[in-house]
Amino acid sequence: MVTAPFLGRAAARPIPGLSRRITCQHVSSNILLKGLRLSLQKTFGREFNSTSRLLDMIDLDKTRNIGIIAHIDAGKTTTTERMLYYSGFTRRIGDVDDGSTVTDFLPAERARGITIQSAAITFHWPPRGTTSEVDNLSGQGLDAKGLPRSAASHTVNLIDTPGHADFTFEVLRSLRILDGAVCILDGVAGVEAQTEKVWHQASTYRIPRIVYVNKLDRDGAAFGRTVREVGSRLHGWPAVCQIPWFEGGDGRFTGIADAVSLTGLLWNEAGDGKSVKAFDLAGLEAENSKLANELKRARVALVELLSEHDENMVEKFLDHEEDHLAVPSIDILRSLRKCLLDPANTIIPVFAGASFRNMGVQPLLDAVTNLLPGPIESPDPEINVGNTTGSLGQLLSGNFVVEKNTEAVTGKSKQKKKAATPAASGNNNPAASLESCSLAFKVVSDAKRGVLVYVRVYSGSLNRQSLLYNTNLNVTEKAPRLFKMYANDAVEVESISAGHIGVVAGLKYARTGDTLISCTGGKMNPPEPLNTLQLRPIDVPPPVFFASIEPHSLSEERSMQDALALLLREDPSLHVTVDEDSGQTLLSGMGELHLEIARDRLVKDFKAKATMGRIEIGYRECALSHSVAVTKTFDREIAGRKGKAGCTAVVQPYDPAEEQLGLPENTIFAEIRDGNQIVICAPGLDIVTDKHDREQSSKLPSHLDVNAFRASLFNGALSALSRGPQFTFPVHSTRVTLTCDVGEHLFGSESSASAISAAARLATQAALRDLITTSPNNSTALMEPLMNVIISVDEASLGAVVHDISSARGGHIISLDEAIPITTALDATSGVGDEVVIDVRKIYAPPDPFESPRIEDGSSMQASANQPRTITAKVPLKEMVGYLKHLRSLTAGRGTFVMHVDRFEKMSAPRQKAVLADLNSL
Ligand SMILES: Nc1nc2c(ncn2[C@@H]2O[C@H](COP(=O)(O)OP(=O)(O)OP(=O)(O)O)[C@@H](O)[C@H]2O)c(=O)[nH]1
Repeated sequence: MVTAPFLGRAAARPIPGLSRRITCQHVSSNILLKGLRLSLQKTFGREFNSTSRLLDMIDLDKTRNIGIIAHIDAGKTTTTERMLYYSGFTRRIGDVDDGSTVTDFLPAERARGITIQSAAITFHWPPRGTTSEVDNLSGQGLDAKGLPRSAASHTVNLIDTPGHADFTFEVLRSLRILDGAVCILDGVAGVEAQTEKVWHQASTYRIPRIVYVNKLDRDGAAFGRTVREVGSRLHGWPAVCQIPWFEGGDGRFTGIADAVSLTGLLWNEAGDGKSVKAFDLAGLEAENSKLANELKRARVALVELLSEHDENMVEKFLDHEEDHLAVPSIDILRSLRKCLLDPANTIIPVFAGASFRNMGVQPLLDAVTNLLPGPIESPDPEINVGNTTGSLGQLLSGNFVVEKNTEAVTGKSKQKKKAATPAASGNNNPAASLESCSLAFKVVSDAKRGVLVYVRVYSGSLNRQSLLYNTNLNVTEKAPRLFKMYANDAVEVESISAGHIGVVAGLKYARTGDTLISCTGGKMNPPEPLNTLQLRPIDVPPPVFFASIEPHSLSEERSMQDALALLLREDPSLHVTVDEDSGQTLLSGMGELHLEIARDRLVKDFKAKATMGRIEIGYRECALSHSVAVTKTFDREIAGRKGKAGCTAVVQPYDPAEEQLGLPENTIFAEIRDGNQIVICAPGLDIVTDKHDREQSSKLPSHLDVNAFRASLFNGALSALSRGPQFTFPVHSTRVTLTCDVGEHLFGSESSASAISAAARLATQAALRDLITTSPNNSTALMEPLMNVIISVDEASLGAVVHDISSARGGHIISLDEAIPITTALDATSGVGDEVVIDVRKIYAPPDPFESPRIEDGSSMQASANQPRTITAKVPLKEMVGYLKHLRSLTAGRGTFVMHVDRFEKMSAPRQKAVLADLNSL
């Protein structure tokens, strides 16, 4: 038995070569340096000639951009607080329950005990000063007693993501910038619906993940059952790296046994978790022979599993005379890592602990640095340039080809012409002038430092004072100050290099999700097509709840609008519209909690003197019949200048799910936006492409190019569609056809972009109103959000929940126990989305205390009343308001659910009548 302070020097053992494609030893050799340069060149698509850049890369090899993802309340914040404590960044352990945590630092978060904004924190593991560089260079391997700890301190940038379904978009935004993730499961609740959802979202970005089964100290905790659920619900083979140590086999949770290093770790229950007793296998046999035997079974299962996925492990196994226990720990770790980083990976390493009791967190941190990838090993990020999707690596290496969308003027079909960008031709590569490329993944308003924009730098180096071009907003702004964030403490830096996360302070426009690029030579505007570069763009789902916001007095209006603008920079899944008729400001969002938090941020944090009205469902209004063609001419002064333009509009029903309606003659543009199709026809327009690749027409006034002409008409229609003619809800499932005849509707220099836009708006509004005049009984109908609901319950409550959904809530049960549908587009070529069929009987999982005897065909699991069941249903959103409370009462507190908008569905006449009566009674 060894008693060692967990963070002590003695505990820090070297893992040579592990996760270290680049090590200090390498730097001493010129030959290796050359090899390394070539490998980096291949990965990053550019040359690394200077040794200082190479050293940057070495630093990157010891960087982990990691997220923590999980279901609400699984213990993310509690675990993060321990990570900060053990790594030396805090002197005491923060507590979620008394609101003293570091990561949940918004007052609203502290008050509710949940994580809302993903906080990005940097710390080092193992803590600096506790590792020995001499050990690192000595090339020793791990022995059977050794703890699997890297000898080199790593920089861990930790992104804590929210677990509530309303914040799924926030989770997605954070996921984009991660290289790896820890998925925390509640050992009592197992794999929950939200976990499945986020898990699959992480698959979209091919993020390697490890699982940490937390809360093993709680009554009813079932590690074995959770491991099987990892297999059946997350669709991977659980590689059990640790098993729980229960006192006397079924008593209190006191520690873990590590199947990689064959070590038992026993924590002192009363302590802060820094001191732990480590037992090698012989010591464990003497201390707890039952556990030692289970540990051996776990080790056999681990080696067997890895051998099925990694030929090297088969070799190691044969080298060690087919003795599973004799395979060195270091080889197991290498094999685990290799499998985890393989894009076709199906292995999920599983760890155990109880963060609240301070048990299991340090080995989890070791797993983070040992197994998860650094930025160099992450997949090349996806980008969009114009309409073309590709990867950043392709762009940097000059191999990106922009597809030019030269839509046929005939409107019959959409033709695409491939045009090589200058990027393809050596020296003219515009990417050569790219100094840095970053993604703003979070905007936070800080009381002391103002607005902070969190960025992940993907290429080059973001330097202080550089000019950042925002490709989403087309504005350039200076980056006055740069910081590295340590919880809510900040250290000012001169630059943030590729692969790292940092903060830019002092930006006025950048919003969450914007791409920021800087060019060499301090250029204000990047050359085309760089100015359209978008890193990992994501689709924002439609908002389904809204509430009015009223300032307390007219004089407060301005400050309320400023606060709203800031809120929208922080969270682009919120939308603000102004009702033209009533002048009311409406805020819409993803869920009730989403809007409540927005209100709290506005009123409590930004001190806006405003009141939010009742939160209501965002219905939609759709056209049921054709309007006549209505022509409107706008003829007024705009900002002191005469503006004149005309436009004709027709509206008609449109269902994107049905066979597409043909496009009329002279169509120059057609796009689906917010559930509507906008079609633009321009008879008489002759389009030619100039030498700068811009579309021009001699028939347009000289101040307008084709793009600006199209955009003006499109925006005019969009503005009119924000309000339906009968019920004032936004219009949906409707086609607007705008016709702007260049000979008839344009009036030379008077036809400014604003005048054309205003004409399109007026014409669309008039066509919508015409529906009511022409077909008073069949003009428009209300549509409601239909939700795809996934409910996790016990077998015992299944009947009651199914009955409640289908009878009381008018839902349709779609399936029982089917895998959660993957809602985000997966890269079909990556293989990540392929459904892996896992035979639960083949999964190794240690027996749970009080579990009925193991039956090899798994039938004991089927019989259990605690068996988790999944219900998938489609239910109108209105019926799901306040559902969590009801579900909890039906399931003795165990049921959970997630939902997302499936589509907007037209209501039946009686339902519409009931909903309208309900709305009118407000
Ligand atoms: N018994 C026990 N309770 C725990 C453990 N870890 C966390 N908890 C408790 O579980 C509750 C939720 O913990 P959090 O850390 O806030 O969970 P979270 O996943 O960050 O939750 P959100 O921020 O809302 O997504 C708190 O009451 C914690 O004290 C554990 O290991 N054992």
